[in-house]
Amino acid sequence: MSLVGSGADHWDDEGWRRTVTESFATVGADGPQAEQVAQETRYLQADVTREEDLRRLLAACGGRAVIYFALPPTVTVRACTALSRIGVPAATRLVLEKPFGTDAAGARELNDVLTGLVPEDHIHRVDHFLGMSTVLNIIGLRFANRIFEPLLNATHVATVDIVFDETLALEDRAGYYDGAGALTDMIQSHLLQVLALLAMDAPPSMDALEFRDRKAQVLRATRPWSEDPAACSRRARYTAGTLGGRSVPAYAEEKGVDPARATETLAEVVVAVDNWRWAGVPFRLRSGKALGVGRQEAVITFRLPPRVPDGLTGHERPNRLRIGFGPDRVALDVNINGPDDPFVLDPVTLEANFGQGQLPPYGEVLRAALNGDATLSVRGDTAEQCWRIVEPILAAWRAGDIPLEEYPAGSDGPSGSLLSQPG
Ligand SMILES: O=P(O)(O)OC[C@H]1O[C@@H](O)[C@H](O)[C@@H](O)[C@@H]1O
Repeated sequence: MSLVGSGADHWDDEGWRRTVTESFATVGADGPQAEQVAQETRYLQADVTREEDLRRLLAACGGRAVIYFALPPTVTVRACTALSRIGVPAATRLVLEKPFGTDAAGARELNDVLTGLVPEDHIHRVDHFLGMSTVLNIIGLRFANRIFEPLLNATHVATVDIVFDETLALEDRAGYYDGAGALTDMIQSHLLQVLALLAMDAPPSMDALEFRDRKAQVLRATRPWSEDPAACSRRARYTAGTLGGRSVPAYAEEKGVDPARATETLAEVVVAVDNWRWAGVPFRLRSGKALGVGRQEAVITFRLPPRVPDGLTGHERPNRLRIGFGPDRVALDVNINGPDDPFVLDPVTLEANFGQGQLPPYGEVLRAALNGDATLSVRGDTAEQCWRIVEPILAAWRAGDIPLEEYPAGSDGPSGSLLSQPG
């Protein structure tokens, strides 16, 4: 395997090799193969939107290139359009990062360009959440156990919450984030992928076609909870505050932010999965930045038992299955009789904690791309569906129909919530 770097900037080979070696070291890749790749890597300065530059690059890569577009989406589209004019060898694989387009129509256009170049299963739309061991645990937990899957439907489940609250603030990412916001950055992409894993039907195998078909099916059934976006979405942005002992400026004051854009740093959206299994169960998705507490988990809250025998008293909370995305954890809240009065109930949590996966999430999805396995990549139709789901909400937000609330950095977010309480 060889690595060819390319970009508009100038790098001499020595500086480039040093950077690659250092990057490998940060992820602990120091075996002989990594060493060889770092020693032999080359860098070609190129404008990847120009055909002659692309020809040079393709020649340097040989016939089985895996091209990773670490570029802003608009530049990726121009590079792919230029590539489609000159064609690529049949074995080429394309790897792209989100956002895939900026709406359903844009995603469709991008998909048309990409599938004009290579077949769909040679396109790897990277969503690193699909490489998180904890997110992938959902599949084993659901489909390799007798006890959960029969209960995962509207008869037994009251609500599903998918939450990714971060303590990180903007962290100098205005160039990308200010044009995206929490809804596009997290919900349209990562959290809808998690929803698909939680709500999809069991695939007969983990084959890319079967697995991605089941995800696509459930996303096609997903829509905003209400036709009125105000009834099923909230947006907010952080103001100045203190986080982990350091002062955080208001989002609007961060370097590179255009305050007139009204970009949200926290988004909450309720969606319905409109099929027999999930009809009537709200799926509540939330993600926010600069919050006081990082809470990153999916919580399935079950309905209460139909009847608890008279004489059993005390704390009675719904059963909850929690799948933590960091720290990695699966927990089940149950009520038992407890150690004291045998007829007074006690809440207990059955819990399993895991170590990290063998590779970091990006490593997992990249390994799949290099091995030519599309299972963990977002299929083109799915990317379009994810835009279709959030579009009415995005439109209402852009039109200013829903107020942009505020919360101080370091707080729990704006008061009240569309989500159930953590419990
Ligand atoms: O916790 P992780 O793996 O970095 O994932 C969260 C990040 O995911 C990225 O895709 C988002 O752009 C970031 O805004 C977010 O912070």
